[in-house]
Amino acid sequence: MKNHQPIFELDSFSFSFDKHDEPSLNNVSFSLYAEEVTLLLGASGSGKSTLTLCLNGLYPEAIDGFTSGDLLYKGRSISSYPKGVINQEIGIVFQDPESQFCMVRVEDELAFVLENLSIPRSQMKQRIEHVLDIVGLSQYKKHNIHQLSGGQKQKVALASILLMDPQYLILDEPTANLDPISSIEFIETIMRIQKERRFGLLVIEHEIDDWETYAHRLIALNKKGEILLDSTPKEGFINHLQELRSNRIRVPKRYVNREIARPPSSEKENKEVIVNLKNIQFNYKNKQILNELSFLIKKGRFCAIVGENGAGKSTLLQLIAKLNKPVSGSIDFLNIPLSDWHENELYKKIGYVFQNPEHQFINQTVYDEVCFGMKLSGYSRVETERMAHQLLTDFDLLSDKWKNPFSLSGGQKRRLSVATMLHSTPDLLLFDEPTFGQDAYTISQFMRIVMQLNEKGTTIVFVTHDMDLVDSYCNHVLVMQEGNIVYNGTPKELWRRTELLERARLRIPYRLRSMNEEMTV
Ligand SMILES: Nc1ncnc2c1ncn2[C@@H]1O[C@H](COP(=O)(O)OP(=O)(O)OP(=O)(O)O)[C@@H](O)[C@H]1O
Ligand SMILES: Nc1ncnc2c1ncn2[C@@H]1O[C@H](COP(=O)(O)OP(=O)(O)OP(=O)(O)O)[C@@H](O)[C@H]1O
Repeated sequence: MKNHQPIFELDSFSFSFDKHDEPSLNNVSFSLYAEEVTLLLGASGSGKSTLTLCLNGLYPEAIDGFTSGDLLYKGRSISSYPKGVINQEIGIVFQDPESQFCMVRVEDELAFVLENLSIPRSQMKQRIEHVLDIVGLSQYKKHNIHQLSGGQKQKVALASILLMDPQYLILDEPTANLDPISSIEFIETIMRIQKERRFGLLVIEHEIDDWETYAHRLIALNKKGEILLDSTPKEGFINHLQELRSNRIRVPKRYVNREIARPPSSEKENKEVIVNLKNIQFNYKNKQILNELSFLIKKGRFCAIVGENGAGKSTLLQLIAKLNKPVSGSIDFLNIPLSDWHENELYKKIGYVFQNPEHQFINQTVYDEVCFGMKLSGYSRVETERMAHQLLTDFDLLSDKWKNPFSLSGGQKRRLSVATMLHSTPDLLLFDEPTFGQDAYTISQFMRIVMQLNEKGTTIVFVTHDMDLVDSYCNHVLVMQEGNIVYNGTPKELWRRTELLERARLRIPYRLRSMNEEMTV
């Protein structure tokens, strides 16, 4: 592969957002080739997304950034190309898919991609139907994109790049919001197409287990945005494992076998009920989203809500947090109907973290965002400062404390949105996918803090696609499918229900997969 001319050549390339800032990319030199599949790894905030935005020529112009060194595309400085050429030749799926949509409806968005490629109208319908079929969104063709679930939006973004015929494709955390089976299917589809069309592929992911076997190469960045490693995956994961891990990079679980699994915390059975839902129905316009749901969650539980994309998990969480009202049925919180709770009282007892962290930010700095809830809760200035310092340290955000929350990296935004909810010990904490896009260190910090709160009595309910987290931490799991609860019990029992797992597009955790593999060897 390396006999060919490189597609990209970076020579001592550096990038800073501000002249006075430390560079986000620091003296980086490497080349990327056609047909090659490269994994780009690095802790949250190490500069991975910044690099992708430089590779597609958006930075430095779009944000008045500063560069030094060279970045060449097919032997010429990338800045010398007209934007249209770059956009057609280099396909990119951004970390936040919402930021790349131009149209309102799914089929219009895909038609827009084809129009830019000058594809005749007569071919559009068939091509659009084909890609929607690949990503499993055929029945959402006429839907408003902004009313889709998080995972469905990501699938639209993926469908739009499958329509293109890029010479080089960059995927920034493409599977972060996908349910476990959609994630595997997506990886297999992309790799099949890459083999057919032979484009170069750069993949940024924190969870790389399912990509590893396809990759020819890995490039890792350290926290200073410098190259830490450039090698084959095998060489990197075998000979540089500790270096990667000490730089907070998640490595495939098979290299850290046995260290990851921790049995769920022993169940302190509490008879008191914190949340009780009876016959809940919820519709968007005329479409039924939740169908006659009934279940209860006991105090002190560590409970996960899991299930396929679009099953209704976020919608359910929003109803429990009183951010939406059911059409019929009742929800009691601490034995009082939710409708009788005054919002001020309720939000002292319930913390809620949105799926999209940006929906939560209301302050100008990271520091003010973290302090906001503490001030409302009446903490003294000294106490607020002490707690804010501790949370920013725990979540690796101390050096970013004076930044605007919107200028953080994807993982940093997610951590900030979670940190703002952790200053007190509320009765109930609701998190919508709290760990996606996080590196190894920040996941373990987050789980440590949440475990401590749980031990002090806080009930935890979180939506996740990460079955390893469910396996390691939860003592209660609800599985959703098409607006119904199809399982309500312990994770241990769930892992035995093979047929149900398949139907709900879930996967058993790595711990059990590796045991099964060992048994079949
Ligand atoms: N504002 C809205 N208007 C209309 N339909 C909506 C709206 N928000 C969500 N939906 C639909 O409701 C269904 C459930 O969405 P929800 O976000 O609860 O799913 P989810 O299980 O959290 O999915 P994911 O895992 O992809 O985040 C989906 O089919 C979605 O398209
Ligand atoms: N628009 C911006 N203005 C100022 N600083 C920024 C901006 N965007 C990103 N940064 C900073 O640049 C650094 C690198 O961010 P980047 O988004 O490239 O990280 P990343 O490796 O992709 O992280 P993650 O895994 O969390 O997505 C971070 O410290 C971030 O706070």
